Amino acid sequence: MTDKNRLRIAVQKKGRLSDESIKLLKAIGVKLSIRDRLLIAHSTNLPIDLLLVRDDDIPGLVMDGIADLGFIGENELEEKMLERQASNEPAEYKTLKRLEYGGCRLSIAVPNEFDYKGLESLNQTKIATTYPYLLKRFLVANNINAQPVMLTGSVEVAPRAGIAEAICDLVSTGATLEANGLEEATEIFVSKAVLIQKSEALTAEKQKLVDTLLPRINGVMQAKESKYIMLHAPIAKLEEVKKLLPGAEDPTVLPLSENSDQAAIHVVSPENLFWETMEQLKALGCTSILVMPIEKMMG
Ligand SMILES: Nc1ncnc2c1ncn2[C@@H]1O[C@H](COP(=O)(O)OP(=O)(O)OP(=O)(O)O)[C@@H](O)[C@H]1O
Ligand SMILES: O=P(O)(O)OC[C@H]1O[C@H](OP(=O)(O)OP(=O)(O)O)[C@H](O)[C@@H]1O
Ligand SMILES: [Mg+2]
Repeated sequence: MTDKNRLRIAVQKKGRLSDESIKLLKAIGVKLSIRDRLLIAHSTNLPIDLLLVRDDDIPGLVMDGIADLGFIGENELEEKMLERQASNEPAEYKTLKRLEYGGCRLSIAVPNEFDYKGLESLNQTKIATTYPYLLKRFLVANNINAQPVMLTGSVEVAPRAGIAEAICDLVSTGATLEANGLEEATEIFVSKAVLIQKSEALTAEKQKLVDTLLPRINGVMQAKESKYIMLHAPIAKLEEVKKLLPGAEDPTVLPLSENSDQAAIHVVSPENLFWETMEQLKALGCTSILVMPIEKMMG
């Protein structure tokens, strides 16, 4: 049972977005008790319930106000929006945050032996896809007369099965295309995971909870990029050392009790320190160069 007063978050039950979405929820302090095969998971420390569903259902659940929030790929979200707009169904939602996982692109691909010479080559073809609305929008915008063929799975085998001449599917590394003897012809949509909220106002308590969670997501994302850097540097080279440290206009410089020629430098860097930079620091006489991950950040 779900309680209407608990914030309901829709998350993909199993697939490319599940692990990262749940990892993010845990990182922002949501303790979860997830049991296999159950559709609902309760948080044990916050008034939050997870709806564990197929990703295709998440945009609709949020647009219909059944879920308050949802973690979803922009590709699914945009496809559902176009589908609903076509049938005049409600398609409203708010994007709270674009996330750093689920990165992929929706591309049209053709068999290696297809004589692809540009978009015109797609005229009079059938294109198999799970994303007919995104594909149709692209074809219309580019004045291509091709016919989308809807398949919910195994899109990559459609050309070999004689179902279509080309496909339109998600690509990340390109390994799936390669394994199926296909080549990317053109990219039509670039996607990442996003956190969305229903458009209708939440109760004051739920909104307050969302307003607490969102800065925590920002904190986790910011921390992931950042590093805590510590090193010992020759005092005579301090200015040169500072120039090599990313974003370190004003690092903490501490004297060393045993060595008056050197100082300890501590700095939170907004980006990672490359091996090349560490080598340059070493060449300047720096020692004990440490680059450490940061778990959380605030302020
Ligand atoms: N190779 C990939 N790399 C990164 N992200 C991806 C990749 N493939 C898909 N995604 C993103 O993850 C989402 C879910 O992909 P997945 O393959 O798990 O979906 P699915 O098979 O439709 O799962 P479900 O059973 O929930 O319907 C996609 O809609 C897309 O946003
Ligand atoms: O370019 P690549 O890195 O090969 O990734 C692309 C593949 O990843 C996704 O499928 P997934 O592996 O999630 O399996 P599914 O199709 O069974 O959902 C997507 O549907 C592609 O088939
Ligand atoms: Mg799906």
